Amino acid sequence: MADKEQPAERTPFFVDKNAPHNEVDFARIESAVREILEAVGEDPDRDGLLETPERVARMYAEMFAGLKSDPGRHLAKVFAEDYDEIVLVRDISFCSMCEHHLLPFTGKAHIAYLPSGKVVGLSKLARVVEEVARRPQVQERLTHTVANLIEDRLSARGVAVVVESTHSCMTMRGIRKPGSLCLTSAMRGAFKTDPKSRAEVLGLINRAAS
Ligand SMILES: Nc1nc2c(ncn2[C@@H]2O[C@H](COP(=O)(O)OP(=O)(O)OP(=O)(O)O)[C@@H](O)[C@H]2O)c(=O)[nH]1
Ligand SMILES: [Zn+2]
Repeated sequence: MADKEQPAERTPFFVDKNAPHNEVDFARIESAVREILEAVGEDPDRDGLLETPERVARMYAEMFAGLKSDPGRHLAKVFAEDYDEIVLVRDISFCSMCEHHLLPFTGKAHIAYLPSGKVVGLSKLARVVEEVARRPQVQERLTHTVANLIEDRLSARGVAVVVESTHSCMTMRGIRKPGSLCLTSAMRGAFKTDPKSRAEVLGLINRAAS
């Protein structure tokens, strides 16, 4: 006897398995997106929009992949090193989501720290930025969260984080000011208290690439 026909399985969503991944509720996002499309006067059943709710759900899973993770885990592995001058990684690109409008803000983060007997792998600084960015955010919180993590986990004598970014909610809607740039900084330890250290690190961050 032929097997009873099974209900068609849904195509599994593609999520980049290598990327940090937050378990979002795909079905709820899909139905909400469908609702929004209808509310703006669109027909969610027209050909071009049929897969849009799924796509948006996948996009949110990706954009909010850092929501529940601890970005500080990237700073757990350190190397003992007798180096106590500035370590700076400049121009770490990132893309985050403004929590007010759920529109992207994109830019660069510059991270410097003064080690105290231990250094961290350089890529880990970029991993921290990447993960803190993948949450509904404001730029100020992104900036000081990264600074606090580095200060705490590395026991750094000084930390400087400077973030520059363009907010889509200011460029494509509302006040509509393309080209406007938002700069934020968080200074900790010697970079906060010692004007010479602060001037030195800001000089390195602002130095034009050769
Ligand atoms: N401080 C801060 N503000 C942000 C950030 N991203 C977006 N905003 C601002 O959040 C504010 C939200 O203001 P509201 O008055 O509640 O919203 P709105 O009516 O859409 O504001 P407009 O953008 O002025 O049209 C806006 O001024 C945005 O520019 C951020 O990272 N930090
Ligand atoms: Zn916004």
